[in-house]
Formats: sequence, structure tokens, C-alpha cells
Amino acid sequence: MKTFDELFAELQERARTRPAGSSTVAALDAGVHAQGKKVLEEAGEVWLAAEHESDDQLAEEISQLLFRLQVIMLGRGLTPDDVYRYL
Ligand SMILES: N=c1c2ncn([C@@H]3O[C@H](COP(=O)(O)OP(=O)(O)OP(=O)(O)O)[C@@H](O)[C@H]3O)c2ncn1[C@@H]1O[C@H](COP(=O)(O)O)[C@@H](O)[C@H]1O
Repeated sequence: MKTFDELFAELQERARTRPAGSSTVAALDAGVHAQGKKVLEEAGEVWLAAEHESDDQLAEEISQLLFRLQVIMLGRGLTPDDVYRYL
């Protein structure tokens, strides 16, 4: 179990050390266009899960959307604090 901030710190570390097989590294290397498509894809899956799937499946889709949003943040050099100031 981890929080949004803990996941972000983990992804920052992946971006820094670039371990083989990392989904984060692959997503960052794919570029912002591919990253944006993944955000839209996961957002659509969240929507469909909210209408048609279980709470657990919805939670999993939301976790994947959060990951994809964090990749966009990392790619642009944003931190969670840059986002939190608008909440
Ligand atoms: N939370 C996630 C996470 N959510 C989603 N994904 C990626 O998203 C994929 C699932 O998305 P899709 O349903 O679109 O499946 P897919 O189309 O087969 O995926 P792709 O081939 O497009 O990558 C997974 O296979 C991962 O590549 C994630 N990858 C990593 N994390 C976490 O990020 C941290 C760092 O991970 P690594 O960078 O892989 O070490 C770890 O804590 C992981 O648990």
C-alpha cells in the first residue's frame, strides 16, 4: 500500500536510476503524445468501470490513471505540490 506522494517519489527514483524493465522509464521515453493517450485511455476505463464494474475494478482503474498522471507530471518536471496548490 502506498500514497500518491509515495508513488511519486518512487517514480522520481525510477526516472533517476532508469532500471531495466521499468514501466515508468518506458512511459517517459515514449514521450508526451503517448503519455497523453494513456491518460485518456485510463480515464475512459475509469468511466466504464464506474458504470459497469465492481468497486475493486474501479479502484484498480483509478490507480492506473493516477500512475499515468504522475508520468505526465514527471515528464514536465511538475511535483505534487505544484498540483496541490490548486486543490
Ligand atoms: N502503479 C503502477 C502502474 N499502473 C499502471 N502501470 C502500467 O500500465 C500497464 C497497464 O496498463 P494497460 O491496461 O494500458 O495495459 P497495457 O496496454 O498492456 O500496457 P502498456 O503495454 O501500454 O504499457 C501496466 O502493465 C504498467 O506498465 C503501472 N506501472 C507501474 N506502477 C507502479 O509504479 C511503480 C514503479 O513501477 P516500475 O517503473 O515499473 O518499476 C511501482 O510501484 C508500480 O507498482
